[in-house]
Amino acid sequence: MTTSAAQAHHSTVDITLEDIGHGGIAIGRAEGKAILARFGLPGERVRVALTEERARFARGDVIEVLGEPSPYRQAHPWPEAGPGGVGGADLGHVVFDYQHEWKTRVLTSTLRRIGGQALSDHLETQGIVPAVTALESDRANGGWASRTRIDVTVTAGRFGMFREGSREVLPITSMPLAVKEIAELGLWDGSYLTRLARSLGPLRDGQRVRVLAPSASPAAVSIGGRTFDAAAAECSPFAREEVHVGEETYRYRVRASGFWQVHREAPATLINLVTRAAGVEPGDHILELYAGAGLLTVPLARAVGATGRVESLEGARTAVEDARANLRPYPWARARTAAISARDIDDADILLADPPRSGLGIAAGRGAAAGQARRIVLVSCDPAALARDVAAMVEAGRSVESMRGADLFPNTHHFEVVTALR
Ligand SMILES: C[S@@+](CC[C@H](N)C(=O)[O-])C[C@H]1O[C@@H](n2cnc3c(N)ncnc32)[C@H](O)[C@@H]1O
Repeated sequence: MTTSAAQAHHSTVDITLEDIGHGGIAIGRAEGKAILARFGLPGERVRVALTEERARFARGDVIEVLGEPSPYRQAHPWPEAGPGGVGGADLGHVVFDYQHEWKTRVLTSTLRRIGGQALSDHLETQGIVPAVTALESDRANGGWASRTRIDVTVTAGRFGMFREGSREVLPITSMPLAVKEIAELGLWDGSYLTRLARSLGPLRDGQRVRVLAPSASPAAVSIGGRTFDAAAAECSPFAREEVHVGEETYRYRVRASGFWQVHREAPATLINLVTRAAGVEPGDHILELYAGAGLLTVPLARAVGATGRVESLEGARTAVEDARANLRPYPWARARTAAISARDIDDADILLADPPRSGLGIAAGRGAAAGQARRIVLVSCDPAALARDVAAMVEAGRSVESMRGADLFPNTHHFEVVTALR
């Protein structure tokens, strides 16, 4: 690895990396300061180009391995996302089989650091060993070509992504995390933009573009509220998704610009983890917070049956419209638009929440714990928020029954954890 032109002006520091932290960083020390370095691995002696210096810590990118590289290092398969490049694959330099160990270490240490000793002791008493597991389907190609949604930005007649930690858009020539249906659109050689410009006229710099490859409808591009097919002809704004779980098939319509889990196998994996954790019985009343277009609401509605009841709350009005369409076969399930707060925690047999990165929050966590729910299921995409939310519920008298992490974001530092409390 060598210094890129973009980093040549940064000062550098030589350190030995000793630990791993949340956010895709390996940690070392220099002159009493913690150095939080991307693209490093514990045990390596490295040169770090500093990108941010604070009183007690500094951040930077590893630009050279000075000694023996870690046995877990690989050449980054997507150099444009390497040091000084676009974000989006900050664990691309880590061999696939070590990425879930990395994430398990982050999960365990974050639970201890943010959740406190009381939470760690509680998990131990409950016999819970938190872990993040890789998806079987990712083993064959190391988790690349797995994303069905990517967001790009127009810059000077090309598609680009933001330089990590900056608002500068760098044009890109590939995006190997995307599934092959996206790769086949011709986004990077300019051919798709040429077709699109015939329908839409020239695109302005800074225009945000969503590219998607749904499971049950053709790949599409969503831009400025309009949706285009592979030939760049305007098409339906709705993507069709089909999720197969065991014998069941769940069908959804999802607005092309709306939220849907990005990994090809994420919808089925989450349905599996959540339904197992929730232990739904026919006739149950379920309250679901942050429901999106109803990915989890549909299987839960099927599981409670006509004698049960599901209420789902979601902030995005268009997602609620999709959820209502997806729930039409289950009139006992109702989707409502709400800016969710602790006030929305109501009594139910099962409370399910899949909040954004900020998590449930302490007030909502305490409210959930104090309610009558037989079981609370929390889906967390940020380990710090997870630790804070679960600690609040345990402190309020709940017990953790299960905690399972899944690597739904290979080659990045992100992962998802499903926790059940009773
Ligand atoms: C992680 S997604 C989960 C969606 C769904 N469970 C799924 O897997 O497709 C979180 C959802 O929370 C919604 N959301 C974020 N902040 C919100 C808020 N303050 N109030 C209500 N909904 C919110 C987003 O629109 C998004 O649909």
